Amino acid sequence: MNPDILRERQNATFDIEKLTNILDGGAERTNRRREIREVLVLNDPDFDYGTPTSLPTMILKLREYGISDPVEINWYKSMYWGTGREALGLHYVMFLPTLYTQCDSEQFNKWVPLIIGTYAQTEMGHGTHLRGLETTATFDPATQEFVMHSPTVTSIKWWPGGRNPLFLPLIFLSIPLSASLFDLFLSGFALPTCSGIVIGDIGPKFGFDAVDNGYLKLEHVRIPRENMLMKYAQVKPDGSYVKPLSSKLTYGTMVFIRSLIVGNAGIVLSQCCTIAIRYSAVRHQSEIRAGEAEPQILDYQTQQHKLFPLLATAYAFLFAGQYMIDTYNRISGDINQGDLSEMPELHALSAGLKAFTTWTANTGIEVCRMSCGGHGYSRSSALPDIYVEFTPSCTYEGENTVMMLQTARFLMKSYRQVQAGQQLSGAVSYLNKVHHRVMAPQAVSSQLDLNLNTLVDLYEIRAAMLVELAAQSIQQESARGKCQEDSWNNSTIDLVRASDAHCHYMVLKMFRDKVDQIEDPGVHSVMSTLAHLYAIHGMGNFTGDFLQAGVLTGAQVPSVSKCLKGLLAEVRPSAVLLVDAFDHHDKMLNSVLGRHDGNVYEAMFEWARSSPLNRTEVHESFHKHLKPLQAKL
Ligand SMILES: CCCCCCC/C=C/C(=O)SCCNC(=O)CCNC(=O)[C@H](O)C(C)(C)COP(=O)(O)OP(=O)(O)OC[C@H]1O[C@@H](n2cnc3c(N)ncnc32)[C@H](O)[C@@H]1OP(=O)(O)O
Ligand SMILES: Cc1cc2nc3c(=O)[nH]c(=O)nc-3n(C[C@H](O)[C@H](O)[C@H](O)COP(=O)(O)OP(=O)(O)OC[C@H]3O[C@@H](n4cnc5c(N)ncnc54)[C@H](O)[C@@H]3O)c2cc1C
Repeated sequence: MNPDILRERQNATFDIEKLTNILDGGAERTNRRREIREVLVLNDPDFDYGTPTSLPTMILKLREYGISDPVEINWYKSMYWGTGREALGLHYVMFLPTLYTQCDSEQFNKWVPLIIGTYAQTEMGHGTHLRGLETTATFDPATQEFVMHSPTVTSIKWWPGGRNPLFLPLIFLSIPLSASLFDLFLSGFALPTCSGIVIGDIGPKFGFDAVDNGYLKLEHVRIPRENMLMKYAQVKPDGSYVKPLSSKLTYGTMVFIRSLIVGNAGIVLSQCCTIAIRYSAVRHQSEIRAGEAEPQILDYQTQQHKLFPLLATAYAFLFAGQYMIDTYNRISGDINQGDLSEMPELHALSAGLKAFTTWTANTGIEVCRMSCGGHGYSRSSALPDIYVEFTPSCTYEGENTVMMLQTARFLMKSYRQVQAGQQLSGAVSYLNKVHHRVMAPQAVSSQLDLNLNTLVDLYEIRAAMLVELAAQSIQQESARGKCQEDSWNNSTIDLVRASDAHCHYMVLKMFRDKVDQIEDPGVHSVMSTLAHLYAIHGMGNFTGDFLQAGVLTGAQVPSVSKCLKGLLAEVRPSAVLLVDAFDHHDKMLNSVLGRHDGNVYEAMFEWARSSPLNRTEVHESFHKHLKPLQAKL
């Protein structure tokens, strides 16, 4: 083991295993995760880690091992595929959940065990604006069929992931907005057997290469009436349409995925922090004091300033992800029982946190890569691949700006309710104080009050102020004679800013609530330090907001920076231990820089030597191209 990394692991001030257990949701969950990883994947004789064997093998293995719990399937898949995306991802995270939530019982029993499918909602002309989708589904009572049709070039379904050329059961969204399971069994490669179907691949993308995203054009293709997913809405044999309790129930799968993405952003950021912080512990470069040995780059304050707030953010997002999934499960359970009362809040929270966490993680991955210098740019670091695979999450499942505006819609509605004298509950209850002017800035002492509860209060006041400013912008636009829609559009910068601040407050509050639940003194102490770092770093980035909210004075601004520096120094001794607690296996990280043993250089040389380009002393291209050319000169 590299001596630096060995030294970093001595004198731990907290029990790493207990922190890992907290991240997993308990010691039993940690043990089960490791059992799946060590026994069912890494030590499975059928499994050749270098090249995951095949999708069918993985599916058969999941059945062989009786793994059906979604979290355990995800553990198995993440070990099986490492940091890469796998082609069946869409089947598991969108196609199946849609069948689970939108099929009636007969359809569920008929389809769920049997098929693998994709999710074809987006069209060439519309991805965000679902009410603008053009694909039609026209019911023909004479034949009890829907006639599916792509009337325009912009209505061609574009992007369905996992468009396997062999068969293509897919969930289809069409007008009237309903989800109908559309079975397409295609023989050969993309040569449909049934007429009226044109499918293909949309071509090379920025990344996401394990998933073949396709296109699908339909020319009056008929599918049985029974293929409409009929849990919430039905078309009866006589053609009469039974409306759902809410038209938004069809959007349920997207809310589910957005809820998943919050925790996924934390996982990805934790992977990158593991790589960058372990590497920074073994990399020596330049000098701090002339004539002395080159220091570990982790001892540079700027390196700590790049990485430690991201480390705190990774923990914050992992806890936010736990909260989000718990909230999704609770509210979707109520929805299943016909209680839709909290559906708007679930939508607003999942939309906002999806945007907030993916934007932050997306930037954070690049900071981790650049903090590793040239070796961070090497594919051996895994950081370029992680970035390429993660960055579309800012676009898919709801483009981030649009998602932030959905949250803003809920915040404005809530603000108007408070103005009308209503008492709010839930995530926006802090807006009650705005109406009663309880939100007056706290008497801020000359020194920054570092109590975590106080910091949460300051973020609450900041969010409330920005919600009020956005509402006032809309009111001012209306007062200038603008219609409601233009008043909204002319305030969307303020609205996104208010949503961002609301999400920032929510994430810090969840982090503080999780820290409060930690009983082990050592773990509580180090997590409390990280939560403080997350809060103070945010105050440093958005100082203007806190000044504008009157909760920070100009005289206090220097103490924000001073406090930040102190917290960075406080985290330094535990940094490697804090990434060890994420418990990412080397084979899953697949990063020469992030190895648990820290033996980076030897591994990097081996990695380079294994390149096909180095299979011979002189590359064949010399003999094939250069040598003949030289002979002619
Ligand atoms: C973990 C890894 C996952 C990897 C997956 C990778 C593969 C990617 C797959 C995809 O990308 S699949 C396609 C994803 N596409 C989208 O997410 C589309 C985004 N667009 C929308 O969701 C909607 O168009 C919209 C932006 C929400 C707007 O919808 P609509 O125009 O119908 O509503 P509005 O007029 O804006 O609002 C009316 C009303 O409805 C409420 N509402 C909107 N959506 C929901 C919802 N999902 N649940 C509950 N309520 C919703 C909205 O708040 C308004 O309410 P009021 O304000 O009127 O009370
Ligand atoms: C890797 C990847 C995989 C995908 N997989 C699938 C899949 O399997 N199935 C599927 O159905 N789809 C899939 N998609 C499509 C994805 O869901 C859409 O790309 C996404 O919903 C964004 O919609 P759009 O492309 O129409 O962007 P647009 O909405 O056209 O966005 C373009 C710009 O317009 C802005 N904009 C749009 N509306 C508003 C508004 N109301 N207010 C302010 N600004 C606005 C956006 O902020 C953005 O800056 C995938 C996409 C990617 C990148």
